[in-house]
Amino acid sequence: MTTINRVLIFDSNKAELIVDYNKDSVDVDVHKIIHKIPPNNSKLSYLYGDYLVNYESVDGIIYLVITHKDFDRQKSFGFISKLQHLDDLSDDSVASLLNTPTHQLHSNINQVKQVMIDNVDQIISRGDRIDNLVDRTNDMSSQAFAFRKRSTMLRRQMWYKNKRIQLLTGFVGVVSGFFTSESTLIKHQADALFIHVHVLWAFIDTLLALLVFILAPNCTIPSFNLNIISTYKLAKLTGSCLLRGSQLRMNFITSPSQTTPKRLNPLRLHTSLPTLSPTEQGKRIAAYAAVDANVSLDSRVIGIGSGSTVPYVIERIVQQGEANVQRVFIPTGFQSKQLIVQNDLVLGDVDQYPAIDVTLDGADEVDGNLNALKGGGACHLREKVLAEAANIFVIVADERKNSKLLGTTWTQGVPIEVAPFAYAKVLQNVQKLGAMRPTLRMGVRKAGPVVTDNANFVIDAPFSESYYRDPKELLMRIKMLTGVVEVGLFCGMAKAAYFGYSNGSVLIRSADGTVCEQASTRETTHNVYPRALEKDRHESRNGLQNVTKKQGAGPHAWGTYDEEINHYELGVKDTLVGLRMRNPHAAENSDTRHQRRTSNVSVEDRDNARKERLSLGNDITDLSAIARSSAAGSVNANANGDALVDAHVE
Ligand SMILES: O=C(CO)[C@H](O)[C@H](O)COP(=O)(O)O
Repeated sequence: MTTINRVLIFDSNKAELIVDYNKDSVDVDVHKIIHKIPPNNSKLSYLYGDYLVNYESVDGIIYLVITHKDFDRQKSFGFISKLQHLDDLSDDSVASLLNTPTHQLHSNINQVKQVMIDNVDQIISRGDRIDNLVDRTNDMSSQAFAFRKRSTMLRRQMWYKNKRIQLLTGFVGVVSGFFTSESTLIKHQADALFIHVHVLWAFIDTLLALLVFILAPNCTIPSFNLNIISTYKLAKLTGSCLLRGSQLRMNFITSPSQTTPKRLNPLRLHTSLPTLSPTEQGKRIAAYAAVDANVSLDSRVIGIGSGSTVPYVIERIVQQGEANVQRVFIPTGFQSKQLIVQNDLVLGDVDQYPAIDVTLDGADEVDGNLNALKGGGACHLREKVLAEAANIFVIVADERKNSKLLGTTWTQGVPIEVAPFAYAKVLQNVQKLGAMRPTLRMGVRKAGPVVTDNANFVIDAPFSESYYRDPKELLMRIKMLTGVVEVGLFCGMAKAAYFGYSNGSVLIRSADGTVCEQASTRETTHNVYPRALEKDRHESRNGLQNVTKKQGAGPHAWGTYDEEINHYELGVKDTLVGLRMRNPHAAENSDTRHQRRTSNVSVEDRDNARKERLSLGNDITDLSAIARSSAAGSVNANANGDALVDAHVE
């Protein structure tokens, strides 16, 4: 508020208002104020509402200046003194005095002065902050500089790293190209194409990286990098192909001319896998023998059981290569489903395929009549459905499961799957039936009972020896209990049980009562690398005789040619056992009951058979040809008199 609002001049001698300038702008009862002013000379300011009434009384003339209450009083009185010098006391002269440029100038200067004072105050109060701002700006610019420097270094480091990865990828690509150049090692043609395209790509990329590395290490170029997914896929494919390649070399009779489906080498069983414990080896060889004998290339719908032996079953099946493309696999539970999916096999379910060609499953114990206790893994409901649905049901286990009487080694009892709400009643009833302290199976690292894949509970009901003498009767009695869903007693279901022994042999019990022992096949170079053997026999690289026995440690035992033939024959003998298992009548010219088989084949027949067999070479795809050629050789082949094959009926 910087203006004078109203100006009055009153002559108290005459009681006359001489000037009342700008009378309407301020509503103040001036007469009331004038009457209060004493008659003597005086000078005072009154506060009247929002207004300040400044007056000076000089010799009966009262000068009043009304301003806003915030207006500077000094200015008002300065203006009053100017009024006193006016010659003409009138509204116009007061107005012109108010509007003189000097007065305006003063007023403007005062305004500017005030603004400057305000600004200076503000600047002083912000002084600190401005200093801070300047400091911070300096900091930021130095940080930005350091950041730019660091990011440049990082970019360079990343670039070098990238180039190193490219070099490595290129190297892997070239190596993979070398190993996978034979399409027999690759599962699908699409994979082969993928690998070859990427090998080429990686190679070009490597060259480019090298060039840039040498010529312009500080510049980055538009990259032909394999992206991360491609690199990963390439590495995975390469890895699996390398792995498959080595497995194939180990397990297949490979031949450039051989077309799919591949035939597993029946002469070769893995008996010396150093990483496996004896029990695991037993499981593996049992699984391999069972697959070899029961999963033919025609088997299209295959049931996969549960337990620790089953992964080896899958392993062997996977080795059958492209035969699996045509197949569908039915799981008995979560574990087997995982195995099927993880091995890229086609998954089905028993409701789609109620007729299964062959089901292979583990067991907790198997008696002399092929009755089995199952359900240690709580999968026995599905296992039984798949066993029943299968044309051939085969049990695969290690030697510990081979028993005369159930309940001997598996003492935790008969696994019984029950409806959850009925478990207490079944526990009572199964006890009444004769079970000794039946228990509800509890989860490990889970509070509460085991819940099966079918959302049921499991009761383990141990019985005394007498009950296991008639497992079928026991099965029927338990099954009759209300609330029981399935019983882990598999009676009269298996066609054969394969027990793998830690010494590398496989004992095969069949439903027809025959018991065969498939002896450990000796691991010879001839079995594993048949073509390498032929090559080495004829081409001595160091001039020494290749038939010299290898001394000291090492995976194979090079033998003399005769020894190799002997080993070969022993392998063929194993094949025969397998064949006989498939067709018990095929080699039944000898009714052997606890007897060593004897030969009625002449020496000449045997030599002819041997020649024929050797002429088959190693690309053995026709088992019947082997069988025909081996009939003679297989009997009496063991010149040392070792009991390698015994067939007897118990
Ligand atoms: O019946 C089973 C699961 O219900 C299994 O086949 C049985 O428990 C054998 O398992 P493993 O081979 O691990 O001993």
